[in-house]
Amino acid sequence: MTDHLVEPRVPRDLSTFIAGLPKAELHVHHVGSASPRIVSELAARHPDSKVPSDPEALAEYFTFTDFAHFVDVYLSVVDLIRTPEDVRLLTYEVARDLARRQVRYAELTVTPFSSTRRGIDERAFMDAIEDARKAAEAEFGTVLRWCFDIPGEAGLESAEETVRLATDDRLRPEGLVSFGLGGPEIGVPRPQFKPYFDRALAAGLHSVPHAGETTGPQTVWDALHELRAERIGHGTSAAQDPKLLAYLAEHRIPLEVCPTSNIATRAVRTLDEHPLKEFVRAGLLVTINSDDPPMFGTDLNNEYAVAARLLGLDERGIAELAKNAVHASFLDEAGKARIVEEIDAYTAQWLAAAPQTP
Ligand SMILES: Nc1ncnc2c1ncn2[C@@H]1O[C@H](CCC(=O)c2cccc(C(=O)O)c2)[C@@H](O)[C@H]1O
Ligand SMILES: [Zn+2]
Repeated sequence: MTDHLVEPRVPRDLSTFIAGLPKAELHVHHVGSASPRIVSELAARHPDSKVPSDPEALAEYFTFTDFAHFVDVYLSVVDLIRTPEDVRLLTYEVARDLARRQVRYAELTVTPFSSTRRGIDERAFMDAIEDARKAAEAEFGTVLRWCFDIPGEAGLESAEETVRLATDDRLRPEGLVSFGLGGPEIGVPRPQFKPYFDRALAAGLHSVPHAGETTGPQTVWDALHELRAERIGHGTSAAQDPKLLAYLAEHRIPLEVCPTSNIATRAVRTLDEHPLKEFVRAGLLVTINSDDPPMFGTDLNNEYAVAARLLGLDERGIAELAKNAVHASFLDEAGKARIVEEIDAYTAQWLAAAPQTP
């Protein structure tokens, strides 16, 4: 187990409450969610890979010295996904893991460029993710939607390829709802991607770039003004700029906060220093997410437990966080109402059954 994971000091019964709470997840990566079982299975198929197939060694392998090291490890896992069958298996198993954590709806960030440039046929890639999405909804009841993101460090060639795949009616998958920008932020200024986001938004997609994860507030400003971000991935450094906090609060721009991710990639030193409290105090709409859960030795339930500890939340406060994610999602209104209703019913039932605290 990676050493950054501080077991949250949340009373067991809150963890039990969280485990059963219906949830929505908005910031979670497709390949980054590959479970150790899936990764070790794929690594065993490809002995040429530097990814260990032994689960113990894999946990060690998923320990990062900095963000660049994280990207390096991430890409070595991307290299394991070599056939449409690998894509389908990965996607279906990720959906199964989400369902196990009572995730009713998830917007999964997929980086098609990283797979098509490694030789997976683009049509077959789209068919694989869509087949898995429909199977998961039918078998687990988990609704998946896609965010296609540009791996920023791969430059404008990857931006062009990603927006083509996202807007070509012959290719774009039915489940695609949003368009993002991932990878390192250092040396990858956001404004250069404006033309590609303009094309994605013109095609009806929502803008959800990563920003302020490993660089300062300017990256978040650029994501808002140049890329017309409707939500911000991480936005961690917004806490350094009171004007930006006020802007995000006033315009109800949700932050996709991923606490353990920020520790694992060394974007934030310790959980107690995480700006989540500042965000809530400034009136921001925060959502809780796991980013790349197996890589960071966490899952969405643990992220809610971390948030509950940092914010001093009870069941009602945790349920409000879960509803924030539903409201900030791009699910249709009827779907949102259904999950909100489930959250309220579950919470009411839990509180009615809970021993009354003196
Ligand atoms: N917390 C995160 N913060 C940011 N990104 C995150 C996070 N978690 C996961 N990602 C993903 O990491 C990838 C990075 C891929 C990348 O940088 C790259 C660079 C050069 C070439 C290529 C290639 O494919 O040829 C890829 C992105 O796809 C992104 O979706
Ligand atoms: Zn991310």
